[in-house]
Amino acid sequence: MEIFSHTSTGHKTLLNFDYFTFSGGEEHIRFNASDFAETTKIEVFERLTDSSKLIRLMLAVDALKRLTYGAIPIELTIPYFPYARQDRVCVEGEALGAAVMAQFINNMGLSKVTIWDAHSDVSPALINNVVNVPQMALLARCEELSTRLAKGELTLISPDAGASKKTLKIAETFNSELDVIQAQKVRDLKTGNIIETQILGDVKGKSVLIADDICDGGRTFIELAKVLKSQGAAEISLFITHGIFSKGLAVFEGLIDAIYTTDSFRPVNEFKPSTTIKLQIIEM
Ligand SMILES: O=P(O)(O)OC[C@H]1O[C@@H](O)[C@H](O)[C@@H]1O
Repeated sequence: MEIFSHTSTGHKTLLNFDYFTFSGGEEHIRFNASDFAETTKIEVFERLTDSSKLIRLMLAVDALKRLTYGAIPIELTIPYFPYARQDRVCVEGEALGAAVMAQFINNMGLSKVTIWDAHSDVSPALINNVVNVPQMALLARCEELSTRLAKGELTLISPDAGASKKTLKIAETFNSELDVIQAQKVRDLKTGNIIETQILGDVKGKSVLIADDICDGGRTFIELAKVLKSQGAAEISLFITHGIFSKGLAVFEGLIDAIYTTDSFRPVNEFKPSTTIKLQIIEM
């Protein structure tokens, strides 16, 4: 977690603070009261990638409010909004994870909450004072992709219906003449497993760019890349905003040539590269 203090003269300072976990598992945090004498705004940045970080964040915001008598705006950036994929109750008995997480965030009473490329419209609708940085704006920070898209060198692939609006937005922004091809996953209704991936267009001899919000285990992109390859795609690249890569990059070897992702889920130095796949991290 990084916490910055802003002053009225435009100074931004990264704050030091103490935190530790008690042997019983509870979190503890303490700031230096003297650091806030001239503070007019506080900015908090955290990659909320596990539950203990959420508790630490809530303790931090509580401590900051107590120190500043709740009189100073606190702005939070959590690039990856956890539980955003649980945005509907698919099967009776499940929780609405996105709403649970939004409640935690809203209870902190923040003046602004910035998230990147929300999975769907549900999380931004549930979070108070939210700013959702669009996928297209994040992709635009990658010079190589922006240039290739503007030159019309890439065919865009929307991996499923949920990604189609954002993929069209990329084309609209960089080059409205770009080919955009829709793919779709056919799932086993009972298990949720992908049983088939279909591509609604011709990719023979083309350099394609798949664009999506999250790569978790990678099944979506493995299956899609297999079909793209079998249908003759010449070069396969993947842009994903949130690179979780829970199964590593090796699962894409021989299928995907290049992967582009932001540092929303982990800092650059914590990515494990692959020997055969080009990996470019877009630092924000
Ligand atoms: O296939 P993996 O990488 O596990 O999961 C990523 C997919 O799951 C969806 O929610 C994401 O939008 C993406 O399409």
